[in-house]
Amino acid sequence: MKLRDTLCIGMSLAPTWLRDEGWRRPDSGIEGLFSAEFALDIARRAEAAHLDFAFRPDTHSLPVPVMETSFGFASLDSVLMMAALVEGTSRIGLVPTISTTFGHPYLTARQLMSLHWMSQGRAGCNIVTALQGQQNFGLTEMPSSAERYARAGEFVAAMQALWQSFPAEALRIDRATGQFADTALIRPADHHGAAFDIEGPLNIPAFPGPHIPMMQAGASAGGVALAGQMADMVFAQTLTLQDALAARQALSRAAKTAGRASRDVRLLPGLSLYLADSRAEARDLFEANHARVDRPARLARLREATGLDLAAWPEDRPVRSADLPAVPPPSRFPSYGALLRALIAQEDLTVNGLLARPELLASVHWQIIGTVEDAARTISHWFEAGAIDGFVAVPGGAPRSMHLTLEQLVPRLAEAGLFRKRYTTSTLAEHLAEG
Ligand SMILES: Cc1cc2nc3c(=O)[nH]c(=O)nc-3n(C[C@H](O)[C@H](O)[C@H](O)COP(=O)(O)O)c2cc1C
Repeated sequence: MKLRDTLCIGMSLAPTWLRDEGWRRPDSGIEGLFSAEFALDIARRAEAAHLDFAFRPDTHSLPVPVMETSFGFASLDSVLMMAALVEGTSRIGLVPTISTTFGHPYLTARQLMSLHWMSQGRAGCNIVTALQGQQNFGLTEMPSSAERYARAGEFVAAMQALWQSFPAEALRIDRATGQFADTALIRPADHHGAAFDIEGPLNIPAFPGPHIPMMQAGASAGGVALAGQMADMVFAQTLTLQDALAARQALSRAAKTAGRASRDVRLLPGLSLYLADSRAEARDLFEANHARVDRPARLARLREATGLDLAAWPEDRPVRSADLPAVPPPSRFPSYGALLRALIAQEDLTVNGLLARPELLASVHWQIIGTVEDAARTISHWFEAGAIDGFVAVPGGAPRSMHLTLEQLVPRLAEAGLFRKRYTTSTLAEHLAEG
């Protein structure tokens, strides 16, 4: 059963619609990728659709080989990007990504509270523990998942303590008496933990309005437990409805364990949308965008995800469940393997048929390839089933797919009563509370 009446929708500012071959299109605007205007254009479009927030995933390393063919992890710093959107937007939430493994709570608490003041209550924060980048921060290897999540929990607690150390009420600004701040209310943060020793107080007062909503991205038990304690939103990877239902249930359990209500933590999977006027066009767009993923690369993907090596098989030989290894290979993303195994079990596919399936080229996210109507129907189905509380749009293929998402799909969801038709509030926490 769904936990809320309306969807919460965020827009990724990572230009996923320019990934793979998308940037090579004449209308891609790729030359502007590292400009503020590029992000502002998307954020304005997202605000015109009344979205809850604009969001930027972010990393602190550059895997170089992928740069040969696309922009990979090269991007503007996400906090600075959000600051650049403050002036050109007025309602939409602004959610940068912070690595708790590489960052420091004092600097982050200050940056986020600055963004919150500058945007008058629109800041949010996506917490990640990161998967790579240790070489840039004096570490020989990535800390274990348990270590990263212990530090993440402490990081968030330290930020909260810092935000409370200089409360909004301490600001007096009383011209008559000459009192600028009531210093009795400004206290040390006094955070002393395993990872951080921070005295405080923070050198910026808290914004006198709703809090800075937190998002979390990371799906292991440690990640889900942390989300249950502190997250207003979870950015998730759920490839199937079953994945999403399971993730939603795990999140509800984690929230309850932490003494919170299930609905306090919204599950927002990434949603990859290849949209066009017809299903055939959408499919063509998807295929064109993966034109350089050749047969050997497709075979390798299948092998890595399922353990099934079809390289020597005749093209028209049927592929059946019985051909799959009994034990799937170890994988960082097991649900992708499960998706492919289910596909093989459910459909009568030959080797060539399987290699041509979009699922084989799947993004790491829930994926819809079709018309605006198809997307609206599927989203509504997942929402009514209680599997999701909303989604983060990561459109694919071409700028038009992004435009259709914001200019047609979201209004259609609003028409169906599943999303707001206009903003009635102007801070991120209030937008979230509306649902
Ligand atoms: C949906 C999703 C989005 C993520 N986005 C980022 C990101 O923007 N930057 C980053 O450094 N790590 C990102 N991560 C990686 C997580 O921070 C985390 O390190 C990783 O998922 C391993 O933790 P886990 O085992 O709890 O999933 C993301 C993970 C997920 C599931």
